[in-house]
Amino acid sequence: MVTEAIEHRAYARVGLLGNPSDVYYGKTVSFSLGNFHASVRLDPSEDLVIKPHPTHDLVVFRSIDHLVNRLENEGYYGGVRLLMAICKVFYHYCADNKIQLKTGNFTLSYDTNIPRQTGLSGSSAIVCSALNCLLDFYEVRHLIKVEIRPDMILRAEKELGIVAGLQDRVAQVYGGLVYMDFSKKYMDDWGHGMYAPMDIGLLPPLYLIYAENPSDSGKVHSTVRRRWLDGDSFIISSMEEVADLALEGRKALLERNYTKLAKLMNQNFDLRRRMFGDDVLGSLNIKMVEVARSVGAACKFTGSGGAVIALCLDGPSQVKLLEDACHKEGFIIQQALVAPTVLSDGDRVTLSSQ
Ligand SMILES: Nc1ncnc2c1ncn2[C@@H]1O[C@H](COP(=O)(O)OP(=O)(O)O)[C@@H](O)[C@H]1O
Ligand SMILES: O=C(O)[C@H]1O[C@H](OP(=O)(O)O)[C@H](O)[C@@H](O)[C@@H]1O
Ligand SMILES: [Mg+2]
Repeated sequence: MVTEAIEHRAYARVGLLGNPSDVYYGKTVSFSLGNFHASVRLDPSEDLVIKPHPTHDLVVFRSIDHLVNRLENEGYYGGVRLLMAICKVFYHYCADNKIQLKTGNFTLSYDTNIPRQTGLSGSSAIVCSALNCLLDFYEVRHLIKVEIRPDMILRAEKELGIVAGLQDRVAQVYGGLVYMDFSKKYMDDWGHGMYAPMDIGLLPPLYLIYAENPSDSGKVHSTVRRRWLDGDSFIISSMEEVADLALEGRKALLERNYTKLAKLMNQNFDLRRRMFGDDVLGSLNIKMVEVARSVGAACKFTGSGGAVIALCLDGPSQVKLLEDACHKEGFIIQQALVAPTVLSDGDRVTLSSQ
């Protein structure tokens, strides 16, 4: 019986190559970004309580101006609905798989410093941390395979109507750098993709650039998804091209061929731009890529928009130019820190030997 508080953390993530093809049976290379994280705390308690965050779930305002401003900049939702949704998905998963849950209640609370809705996967970091708390509270970690967990996290968000893919959740469940293949065959046969952790030492120095520009990734994805579902051949073939970039990128990383990596990153953004169009991507997001490219850096979105990742092949002098260019435009820039794998021995025993 767990009587002590449990706390788990999940990091932001960077889609380095291949995103958003993960939403379309594609492939990606993604890594866990140590610069930012969300954390969830579970305290055993009399009642089951989901605690609103004092700032992210604000319901008390100074004035109507404050309320409207807040909604316009940050939207209607905070993390409470995410915590509720993962509890529901977890409960159903356990019931469907005959995993007995002991009785006892808990209070869930969360915190996050992941810039909100910037394509850094702030939403799934909260859900992933909560899932880890539930696994430990109910002592079922050994019964729920690591490979299945990203799908549980995704299902919690789908429950809320958030259009998203698996790459964020895989990077957050595994930590470190992961090559992912979501081919239909794997998804149909196993119910999950093929996830291959890679050595984080293969990554060159990378730079994260972002703006205070919240955008709802669900909105960004909806039109392209509709066209893909309708069999639009341009979207289907472009998405395949995007997926292939991850396959080539994995090879480039293994060979430490960063010139090739830079080329692939640029192609990734160019393909996204062709498919989604400038209106959907947003002028500020495009500007971030253009600013990085103006100093010769390779650049692409980390997720659906709000943040970009850049590679400076020419070294420190180019990084300096990049920093200056970003500061001039009011963009925030920092070196990307890679958070290593978070899998414990208890997690590893559940991994299938594929
Ligand atoms: N920093 C945050 N704090 C609280 N809730 C958040 C935060 N970021 C995202 N969310 C929740 O996740 C939902 C979807 O966010 P999304 O557009 O996917 O952003 P992200 O790219 O950060 O994952 C939001 O509507 C909100 O409910
Ligand atoms: O468009 C993308 O690259 C990603 O968008 C979503 O991530 P987000 O951090 O919310 O922008 C989505 O969940 C991912 O699967 C996509 O690859
Ligand atoms: Mg998200």
